[in-house]
Amino acid sequence: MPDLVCLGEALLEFSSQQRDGQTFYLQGYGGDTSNCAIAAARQGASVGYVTAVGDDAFGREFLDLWKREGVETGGVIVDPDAPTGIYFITYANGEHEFSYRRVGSAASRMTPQSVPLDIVRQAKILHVSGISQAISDTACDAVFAAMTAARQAGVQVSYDTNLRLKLWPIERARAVIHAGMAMADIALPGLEDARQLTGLEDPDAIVDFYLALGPKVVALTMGSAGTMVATSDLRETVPVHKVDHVDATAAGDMFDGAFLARLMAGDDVVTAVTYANTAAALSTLGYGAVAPMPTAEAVRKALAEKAT
Ligand SMILES: Nc1ncnc2c1ncn2[C@@H]1O[C@H](COP(=O)(O)OP(=O)(O)O)[C@@H](O)[C@H]1O
Ligand SMILES: O=C(O)C(=O)C[C@H](O)[C@H](O)COP(=O)(O)O
Repeated sequence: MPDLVCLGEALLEFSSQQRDGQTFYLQGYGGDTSNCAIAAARQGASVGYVTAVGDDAFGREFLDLWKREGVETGGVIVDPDAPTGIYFITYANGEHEFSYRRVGSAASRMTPQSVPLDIVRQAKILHVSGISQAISDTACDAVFAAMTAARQAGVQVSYDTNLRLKLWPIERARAVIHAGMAMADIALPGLEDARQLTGLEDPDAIVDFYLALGPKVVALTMGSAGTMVATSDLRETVPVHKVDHVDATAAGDMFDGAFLARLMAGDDVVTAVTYANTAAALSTLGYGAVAPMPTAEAVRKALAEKAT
């Protein structure tokens, strides 16, 4: 049984590329919790994914991908009556934008009854996100059921805000994400998400807010400003690993996967954040979510180069 279980939706990815005055779409793989699972597996962690995919070519591609990446798929349902979701990435002024085709997808049809709670109960960490809860009411309930089962079994819960206002209104997002965060041991908010969710501007105030909800560790990712990590008796801002980034899609998911992998391997939180910042920076050097994610070897090499 895997140590890290991620729960959510995988999306086939089409990333817009301009060449010779024409637009092409580079096919890749996305979906925040699938990204996190692959990111952690590339760091050597024992990982499984819980989701549903369609009985279609894209669902089969994901099953092949997870197999290649060493992500266990015992918790993946193949739904004959619904498709695998897809999304497009377009770029403007150095920013990326996501456009989804996922309403009615197989993953959005997950329910509390369909989630394999036995896999969750035997993990060390369950990782979920705001997106896992935004895709449908039944998926939202499925995530709450998985978090409840994890807590009852002594499994740590990790929660990334990943606020996507194309999927739900801010009022509902705030209520659900903060209910989820209150069930989490490890809180992984992004700064812009947290500003919208809490109404607070200052990173220290945001970290205080999330610690007060209950998590024992808060890692607030702040893009190029690095990561503020805090527990009840420590607070530190770890700077980014400087790179000439190309596309920051899934930098947050890479951070999550690497951070959780290193915590499970026994690192202290600051060492784990230093590693995860480097892994996340390296993942911005190519287009799309999964393809540019570094292996543990590449992260170690970059950390060693910085140290000399
Ligand atoms: N331009 C960048 N250069 C180097 N590292 C980056 C850059 N953007 C993001 N990162 C790394 O990725 C992590 C997550 O990025 P962030 O943008 O905060 O997450 P999210 O994608 O969830 O919004 C950051 O904490 C940082 O370590
Ligand atoms: O938006 C969604 O629903 C997706 O899952 C598509 C993307 O793969 C992730 O959103 C990337 O997540 P970040 O690490 O925050 O950049």
